[in-house]
Amino acid sequence: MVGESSTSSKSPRSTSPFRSKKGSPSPFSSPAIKNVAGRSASPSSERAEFSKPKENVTVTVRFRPLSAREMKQGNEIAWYADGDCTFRNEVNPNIAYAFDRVFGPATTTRHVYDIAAHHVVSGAMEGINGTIFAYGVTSSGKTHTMHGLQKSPGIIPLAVKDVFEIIQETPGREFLLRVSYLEIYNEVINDLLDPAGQSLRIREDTQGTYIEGIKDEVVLSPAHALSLIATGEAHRHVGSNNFNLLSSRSHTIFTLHLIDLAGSESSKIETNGLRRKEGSYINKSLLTLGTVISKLTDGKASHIPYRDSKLTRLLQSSLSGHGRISLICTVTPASGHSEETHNTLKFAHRSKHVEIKASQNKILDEKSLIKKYQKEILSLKQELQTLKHGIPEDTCVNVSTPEDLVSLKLQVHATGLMCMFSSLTRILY
Ligand SMILES: Nc1ncnc2c1ncn2[C@@H]1O[C@H](COP(=O)(O)OP(=O)(O)OP(=O)(O)O)[C@@H](O)[C@H]1O
Repeated sequence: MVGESSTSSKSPRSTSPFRSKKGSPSPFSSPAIKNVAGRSASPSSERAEFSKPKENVTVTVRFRPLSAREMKQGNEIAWYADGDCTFRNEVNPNIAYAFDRVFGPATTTRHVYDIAAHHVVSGAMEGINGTIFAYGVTSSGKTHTMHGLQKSPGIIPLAVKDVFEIIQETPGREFLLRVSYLEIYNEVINDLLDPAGQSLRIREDTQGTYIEGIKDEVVLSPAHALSLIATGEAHRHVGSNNFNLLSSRSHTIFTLHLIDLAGSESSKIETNGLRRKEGSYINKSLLTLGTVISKLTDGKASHIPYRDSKLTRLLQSSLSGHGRISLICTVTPASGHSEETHNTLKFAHRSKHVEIKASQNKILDEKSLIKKYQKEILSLKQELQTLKHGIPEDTCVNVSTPEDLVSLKLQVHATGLMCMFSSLTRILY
């Protein structure tokens, strides 16, 4: 979804690659949605908050529950969330990765949206380019996360709802929302809103890249936007593989940009020649996406290989600059797919290197705790002895000279040490 707004101040420049060149509708001559009430936000303060490249990129991991099929096959839990930000291997606990957030099987998509998507959507409404990706192997939960179900809507419907709510709450502004929906299948761009729009070409102009001839419809309500997506879904390339009966074989892009990436499965589960060809295209563009995002977060890289895949070329203007990117990686904790899950985690980690917090790993057992306290008691005893030597017999100190002050300080310190000493001794004995 492309949101453009007119305000009394300068309107944000649309750098969406989905600008249709045929006629390039002016945001202000087409039907616009009027805002009726609410607060106005400050884009400049938001930009300041997200000024560093690393902060602009959020990488989260969502792992789903074991499926009935995985349980039937005797799979066990091979990966688990260790705290809010670490994902750890059950068999080898030394294998762990840290992310901005890890979502467990009980987490609702609403919560995932609040943490990993809302800031991108609200930023987009203020002119900050935003892209939300779901990445993971087939059947790991990308479609569940991005599209969801009626009873638990995904990121796309939640974003659409949010966008219209923001419009309602932002007075003094007019917005124009245009929706385009496309897939990249085997490095070919197809328009999902217009079946005649096949093999579309990427063009470039002074504002960045765009797709020549893509249909983008002005939308006036959430229901209208969602019905366009439903229409587009019917035109998508889906296939059946060993994991998932309805498996997405193409990257679909609903511009805001909300992206359900094709499954990043390894070639070992590819069943025939066509699937192998799809798999190699999928993996190539995902590899490029990972490289691009990691170079962006690195901040030092001089060359960023946007041109190496259609996906990254198309998103170039959104990924570069000060746009916000949210990468939601979906995984299964099943032992039978541990290797694929590990590969997704490595991809996510490469995209943004988040340090594992040392404090999270510092779990002391009882024995080492006793040893630690015994050591502390010993050093407190020694310190106390030294201090006692420096305190005069007459404990009623008259603070009139600098020496008196030093003496008083020593006394206070010694009393503090005595307290610590006795409480530690109480814990231990
Ligand atoms: N967080 C979750 N909680 C409960 N069920 C989930 C969750 N994530 C996924 N599932 C279920 O797992 C199955 C596979 O999920 P989904 O179709 O979203 O995978 P996918 O990654 O989009 O696969 P593909 O790449 O093949 O399209 C679905 O039945 C879905 O309902």
